[in-house]
Amino acid sequence: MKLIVDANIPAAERCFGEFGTLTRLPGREIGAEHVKDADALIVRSITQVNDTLLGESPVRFVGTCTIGTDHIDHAALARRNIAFASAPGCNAEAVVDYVLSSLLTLAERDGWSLLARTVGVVGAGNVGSRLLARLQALGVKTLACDPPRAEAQEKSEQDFASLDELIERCDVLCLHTPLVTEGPHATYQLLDAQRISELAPGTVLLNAGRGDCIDEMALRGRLAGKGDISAVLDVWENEPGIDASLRDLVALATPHIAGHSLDGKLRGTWMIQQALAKHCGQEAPEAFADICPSPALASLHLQKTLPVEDALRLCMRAVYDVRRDHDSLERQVHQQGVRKGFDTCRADYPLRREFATLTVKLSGSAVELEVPLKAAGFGVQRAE
Ligand SMILES: NC(=O)C1=CN([C@@H]2O[C@H](COP(=O)(O)OP(=O)(O)OC[C@H]3O[C@@H](n4cnc5c(N)ncnc54)[C@H](O)[C@@H]3O)[C@@H](O)[C@H]2O)C=CC1
Ligand SMILES: O=C(O)C(=O)[C@H](O)COP(=O)(O)O
Repeated sequence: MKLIVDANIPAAERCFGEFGTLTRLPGREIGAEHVKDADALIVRSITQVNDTLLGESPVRFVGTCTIGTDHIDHAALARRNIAFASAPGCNAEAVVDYVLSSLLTLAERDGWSLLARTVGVVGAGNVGSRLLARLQALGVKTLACDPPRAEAQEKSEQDFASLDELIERCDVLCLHTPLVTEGPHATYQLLDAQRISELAPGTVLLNAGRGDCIDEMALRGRLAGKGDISAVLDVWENEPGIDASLRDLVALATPHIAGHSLDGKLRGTWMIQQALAKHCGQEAPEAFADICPSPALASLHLQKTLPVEDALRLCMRAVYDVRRDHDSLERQVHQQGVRKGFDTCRADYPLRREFATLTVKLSGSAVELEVPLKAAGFGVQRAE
């Protein structure tokens, strides 16, 4: 079997080598000429998989090691009877780490408390529901908007509100919707000019879903004009050729890396390995724990208490600090220009682990931090 595999997929040789010969290529460069004699195509989110790419190729399996699938032309795959698999939820924990890191960083910078804010989550799927769970466990007031789930009247402990209600009542609005361009729940420019104008002064707007879910021109207008809201953007219209003037106005600007923990990427690779094995009628290969290495920093010890948000920031920054990604994008864009800078940050992304890989050992007065640290997603132990 000949497999074309995105060069940014970790552990690809280990996970897909047993199925045949791998050709590794940068995702944005995979073209019809590469796929024309391939049997399987394994991508991440930056390869548009459609009739133009597939041409006359004999490809029988397409896998994307990502949550989002808006780069896949599902109708084209169905017409060609090509099996397809994605990796739902693979990097959801990493995105939640990103959101907490961003909000706690802005809170410190601008002098407010996350625990005293009301956070609205738009899109309560794998990412949004995990974010809601962590925020609620921390005692943060939350509201959730997810019309497809609300309409399905799922048995859920979560009450849903309308987007307009979230805009009216929340201090922080986090977007975790897929890009959907058609239908009653389309998310294309879900935050349009009207809604952006309705955000109350002081609102923090964070987008880690897809760039096209926000009208960027309207957002840029609000940030450059009144300048009375803050934005955290991980996803952008026209990546990698993002709007440089918008980037300059955004409080935290990162190059679509919210989900880029090693754990999240490896989970994506592993899920597609499982799907390919099933497609080929083979036994499920190794367990995820076998391919995921132990972290360099496994534990730290707190022996005196701290204000809760300071303790969260201390532990969070031991594992992941969003300011590194913001600074790296700023530096690379200045050195190499927008397109190249954006993709260099992503290709050279440093090793990042998830909060759950760190166990915080507590003794003395620090034991009172057990609940919030667990709520934020860290492992917690009482130290002897
Ligand atoms: N920035 C990054 O690195 C990453 C971005 N993503 C993006 O985040 C999206 C969400 O991820 P998951 O939660 O795992 O997906 P999911 O499919 O589990 O959940 C998406 C949720 O959005 C809801 N939804 C759909 N239309 C909506 C609308 N109009 N208004 C409000 N809610 C709506 C759905 O009902 C669903 O519950 C992905 O589709 C992907 O585009 C995912 C992973 C990493
Ligand atoms: O899983 C998704 O959906 C994402 O957005 C990915 O985290 C994006 O990863 P890359 O495709 O940009 O490597």
